[in-house]
Amino acid sequence: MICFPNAKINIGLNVLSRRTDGYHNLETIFYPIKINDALEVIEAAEMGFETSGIPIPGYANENLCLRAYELMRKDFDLPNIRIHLHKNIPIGAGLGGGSSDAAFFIKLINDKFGLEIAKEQMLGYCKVLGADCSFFIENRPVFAQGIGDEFEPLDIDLSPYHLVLVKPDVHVSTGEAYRGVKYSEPVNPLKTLVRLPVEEWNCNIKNDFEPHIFNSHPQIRLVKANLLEAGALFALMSGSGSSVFGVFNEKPDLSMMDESCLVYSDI
Ligand SMILES: C[C@](O)(CO)[C@H](O)COP(=O)(O)OP(=O)(O)OC[C@H]1O[C@@H](n2ccc(N)nc2=O)[C@H](O)[C@@H]1O
Ligand SMILES: Nc1ncnc2c1ncn2[C@@H]1O[C@H](COP(=O)(O)OP(=O)(O)OP(=O)(O)O)[C@@H](O)[C@H]1O
Repeated sequence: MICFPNAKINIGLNVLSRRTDGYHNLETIFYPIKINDALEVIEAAEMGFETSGIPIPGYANENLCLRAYELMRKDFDLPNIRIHLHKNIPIGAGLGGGSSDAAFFIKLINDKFGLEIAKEQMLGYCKVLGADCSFFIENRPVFAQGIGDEFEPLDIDLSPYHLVLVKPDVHVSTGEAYRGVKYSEPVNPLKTLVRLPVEEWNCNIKNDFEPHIFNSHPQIRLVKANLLEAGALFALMSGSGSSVFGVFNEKPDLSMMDESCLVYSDI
């Protein structure tokens, strides 16, 4: 059985406070986009995990899919499987690719073996695997709070626009992003600001990671400037970076982008 885990962007991200468990409370809007991995599972005599596409840093046995299977095997009598993950979602890009693989993997195992797991139990596995993971269970636009795993559905549709994503040749780790962040309560809640016309988002919707990540990686600041110069109504770094998305009325000319950047159109 095969599935195609997709990436997300964050339309705004306010880091509100640091918690005693080391995590941060935040408010953000998660929006699914059409950049996908491919994830296939077959039954096998022995456990196996192989990948293709973009190389994944770290040890294969620490991959979130395998960690998810270990969790599920504590609750269900599951056979050995072979997993193939074709990685296409850029890593260290603030796109939640690893989290998406894990959430889609849980849904795939549920379907493949007819486990009929309740949504709450799936969310329980996700909480162990990472803050971003829970979003991908329902995988629809939401306003998120807490550590990014408490959701309210949000009626927002960017499909009338051209959505473009640019990934510069920079890897930002989530830990690095949170370590340097300056947090504060926003004057206006994101939930209110997102109701403004997209043309007004630039002056109002921010990502608290941008100032210090732009200082350490000026190439990312340049990508945002290029998107705005190309006519973006709104441009923002996604999550902890390094990718930046732009919302356009028309398909933009992005020929000024440095050739080391990956450009994804109509996502
Ligand atoms: C930046 C975002 O992508 C925005 O959606 C997420 O907050 C990151 O979520 P994630 O990659 O799933 O994060 P995790 O794998 O759970 O955590 C990685 C590290 O990020 C920090 N972290 C993460 C989420 C959060 N709300 N506060 C944090 O401080 C913690 O130091 C943690 O050790
Ligand atoms: N299936 C996976 N795909 C990608 N990375 C994985 C996976 N499983 C574990 N990882 C680990 O997670 C790290 C980064 O994951 P991910 O792609 O989610 O980060 P990101 O692009 O910074 O997104 P975000 O910060 O929004 O979660 C990788 O460096 C890798 O070591």
